[in-house]
Amino acid sequence: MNDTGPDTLVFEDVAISFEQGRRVLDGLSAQVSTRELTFIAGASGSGKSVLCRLAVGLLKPEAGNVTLFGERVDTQPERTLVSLRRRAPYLVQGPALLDWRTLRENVRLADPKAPEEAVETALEKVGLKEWADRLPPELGPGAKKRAAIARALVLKPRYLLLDEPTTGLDRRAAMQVEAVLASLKAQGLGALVVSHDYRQLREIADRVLVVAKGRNAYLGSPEGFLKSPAPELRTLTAPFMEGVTDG
Ligand SMILES: Nc1ncnc2c1ncn2[C@@H]1O[C@H](COP(=O)(O)OP(=O)(O)OP(=O)(O)O)[C@@H](O)[C@H]1O
Repeated sequence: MNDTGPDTLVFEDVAISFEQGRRVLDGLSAQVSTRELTFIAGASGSGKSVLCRLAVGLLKPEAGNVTLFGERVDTQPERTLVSLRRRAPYLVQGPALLDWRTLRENVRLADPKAPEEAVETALEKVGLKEWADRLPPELGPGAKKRAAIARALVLKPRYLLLDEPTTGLDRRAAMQVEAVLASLKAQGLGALVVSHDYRQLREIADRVLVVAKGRNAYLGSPEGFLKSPAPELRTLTAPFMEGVTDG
């Protein structure tokens, strides 16, 4: 089925369950490009975050394969997974910055050996260069989120995984995060983004993967998704349909 080339993330027949044996993922297959922005949509509890954790070996599937950059993830030992996670950092919802350290120091924590220039470049890429000497409590939630992205960028990653990067942000802050993701994508750095933000999905996603009933219910363009979403997402996507054209 799959091209497991160096710029791909591939899930093949992946299954995983937790307590009470409920299968969260049940034979999900999908292939995405690590140079694109792929949004994962799906009802709450459908397994979107689980998919991210499987992608970087934080969880192991009970069945199936996961391949990132052409490397099998599910069979890799922890010691090499650490290096894989530097190439594909997974940013969880909270920005987890140290409040008593400046932004520059927070970013440096990701890689204490990184040259000063790499730290400055990372902050510049997220529009926070002028804020390098400030402390996190001085920043709004959107800037904190961008700082967390800068901390990942200092690792010089090849792919990013972001769990709900704009949840809780106002529109302006969400659009700033969105601009950062679009600009990183233009520089060849794609991301897997778990999101309930369908406005943002419509603006910047290259592809949308819908997880429903443990499977890949849709993988395609954002327009196609918004035109015929999974039934359980219909009321959520309806407000964003305006202007979505056929063809
Ligand atoms: N470590 C775990 N132990 C037990 N159950 C888990 C674990 N991780 C996930 N689950 C369960 O798996 C299901 C999917 O979780 P996941 O966090 O991937 O959902 P999600 O689609 O990201 O949801 P949301 O949109 O609400 O964040 C949930 O029912 C959750 O309770």
